[in-house]
Amino acid sequence: MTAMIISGKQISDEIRSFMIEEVKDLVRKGVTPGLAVILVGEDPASQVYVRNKEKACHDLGFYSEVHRLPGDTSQENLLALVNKLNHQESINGILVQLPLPSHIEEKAVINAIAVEKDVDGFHPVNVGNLVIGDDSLLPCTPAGVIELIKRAGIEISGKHAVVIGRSNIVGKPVSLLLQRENATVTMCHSRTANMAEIARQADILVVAIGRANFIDASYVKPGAVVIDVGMNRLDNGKLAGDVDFESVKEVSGPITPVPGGVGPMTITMLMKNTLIAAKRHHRLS
Ligand SMILES: Nc1nc2c(c(=O)[nH]1)N[C@@H](CN(C=O)c1ccc(C(=O)N[C@@H](CCC(=O)O)C(=O)O)cc1)CN2
Repeated sequence: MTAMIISGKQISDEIRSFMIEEVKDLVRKGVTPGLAVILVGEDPASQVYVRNKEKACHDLGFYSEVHRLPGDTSQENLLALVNKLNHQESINGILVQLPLPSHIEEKAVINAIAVEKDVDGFHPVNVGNLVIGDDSLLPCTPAGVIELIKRAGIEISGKHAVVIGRSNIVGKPVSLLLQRENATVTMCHSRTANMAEIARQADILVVAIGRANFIDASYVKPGAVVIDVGMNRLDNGKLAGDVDFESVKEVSGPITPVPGGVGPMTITMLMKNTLIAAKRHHRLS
């Protein structure tokens, strides 16, 4: 039997329509959530993501600013802009689109964003709060993964989750969030021996390794939930996940597609973080 497909697009639309009402309510109270996005250079994929963030702000009734800077912008000028936005009252969230050109130190820029405006959840203070389980702005893609699983009606508590990939922006935070939801978590990475054997023990398998179609049916226990965070652009221009969707869906339980799975949740969670930041700033939550 073919698996149930978890539609990130549909779940994302549901969350956004709920958010629209919340924003209207906030605006009536004199608060308009504001997001500033900074794009350095002309990476084509980044340009698309930034446009989609701008559109999401417009659709949800947020105030937005997009700062498009030339690829040779100095780190000093970028930091000066971040600092200005840190002090700008109309801005509740600041996002610097990644990747940055190689002459700019990503860490220095992330560290310069005010913790309470770090809607990417990448600042070390927000990361630390995530580790110790305190309230923080959660990184968008990992938060989107948890939201997808829950909204698909899947129980996380007590399940064995296997996360493949240990990146700072997906693998590590997603494993912490799964633990917070009371899953037992195993992490696998490029040096893991017997990865397929471990993956086959998962009730929930989250894959974020950046290798197109790498995970085939031999990695999946029949009926397991499969969440594909991979986004790989193939030579033919098509987008592929890390999971070989066609073969895996024949054995798995609920599974996310690429595109249309985790991707759309990333921007929706960014909007949610901006809303949270605005409410906190105005002491409305
Ligand atoms: N500062 C950040 N930079 C980057 C992040 C991030 O979370 N913060 N994540 C990615 C890019 N990204 C958002 O910025 C992002 C990627 C993909 C999608 C998405 O909706 N994908 C669609 C397919 C879109 C396509 O055809 O290319 C899908 O999967 O259905 C949204 C946001 C790196 N940089």
